[in-house]
Amino acid sequence: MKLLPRIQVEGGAEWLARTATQCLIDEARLSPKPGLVDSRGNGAHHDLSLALMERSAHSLTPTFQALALQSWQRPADIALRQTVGRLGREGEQQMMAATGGVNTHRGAIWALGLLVSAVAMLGGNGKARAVADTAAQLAKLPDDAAPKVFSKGLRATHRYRVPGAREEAQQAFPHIMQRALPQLRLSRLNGGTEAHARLDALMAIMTSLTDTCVLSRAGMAGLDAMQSGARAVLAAGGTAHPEGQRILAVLDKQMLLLNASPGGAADLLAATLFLDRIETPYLAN
Ligand SMILES: CC(C)(COP(=O)(O)OP(=O)(O)OC[C@H]1O[C@@H](n2cnc3c(N)ncnc32)[C@H](O)[C@@H]1O)[C@@H](O)C(=O)NCCC(=O)NCCS
Ligand SMILES: Nc1ncnc2c1ncn2[C@@H]1O[C@H](COP(=O)(O)OP(=O)(O)OP(=O)(O)O)[C@@H](O)[C@H]1O
Repeated sequence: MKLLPRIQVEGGAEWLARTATQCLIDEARLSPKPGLVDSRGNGAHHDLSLALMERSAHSLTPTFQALALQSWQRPADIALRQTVGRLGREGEQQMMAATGGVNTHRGAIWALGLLVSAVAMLGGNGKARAVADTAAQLAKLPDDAAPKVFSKGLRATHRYRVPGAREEAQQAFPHIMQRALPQLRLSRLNGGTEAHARLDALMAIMTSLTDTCVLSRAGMAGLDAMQSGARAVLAAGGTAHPEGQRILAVLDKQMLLLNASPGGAADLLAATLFLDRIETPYLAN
């Protein structure tokens, strides 16, 4: 790989960071999303709002930029894994400082942070597949400096014996590569609006993700409701179709009744938008 001059590296890192932040904002604003914060309101969340999500997204730009700069044209090794882990945890602190201690984007920092690093490792360009594979190499490496916390996500993955955020990354983001990105592009080709295509991509993730946010709040019944509702929306022709919209509205009510919110699916939608822009930067930005 040809080494780039410093000024190009800095420009590339800045673009990646701005793009990642914009994808978080696009995800947050997209409406109507079942159970999630969107431009209509707070969904199933009492401590979140759109303004808070946007403030949090902006607070993360320096983290994404540092991740890109530190990862530029470096191989996936333990030293880089430790740097990325440290920057990710510092990013979580930035987020907490910006939101007064509310978790707005922990899962998103993880997924987007790894993907930003992966694009930088590949020298600022690369197809979505290569980027996801590179991010997985990093996610599979041990990070000995990580504090041993028994998080809600870990508890849910143990209790229900399902994969969570770590495994999704270690498996090279199957819900993005095999479901969301193909659905996003198919729905665009079918002539729906960009918002419909993004909502369809979210549905595609929700059809099979074992979202630990949903499991923690609403158990297996909540996860089943999320997956079967999303399947029904897509089977009805997606969110551009009136019947798909009707089923989505029913799913939204159901998620609110169950106090369930697919935060992990939302993170992966933001990450999908990011990989989409990596492949078509001039069209989408
Ligand atoms: C791996 C992370 C997300 C912790 O995950 P964990 O499963 O332990 O639980 P936690 O409840 O804290 O957060 C999980 C979050 O992931 C998202 N999520 C939930 N389910 C899924 C899923 N199946 N797939 C993807 N994301 C999911 C949700 O937003 C959820 O809130 C992360 O916080 C972490 O370990 N960071 C360490 C810093 C680091 O190494 N960063 C490197 C990249 S910046
Ligand atoms: N639009 C969105 N609305 C809500 N959550 C989102 C949205 N986008 C992403 N998320 C993700 O959802 C997670 C927040 O979910 P949740 O509030 O269930 O987690 P928690 O703070 O661990 O749990 P709880 O609020 O039940 O204490 C964040 O990590 C964030 O990455």
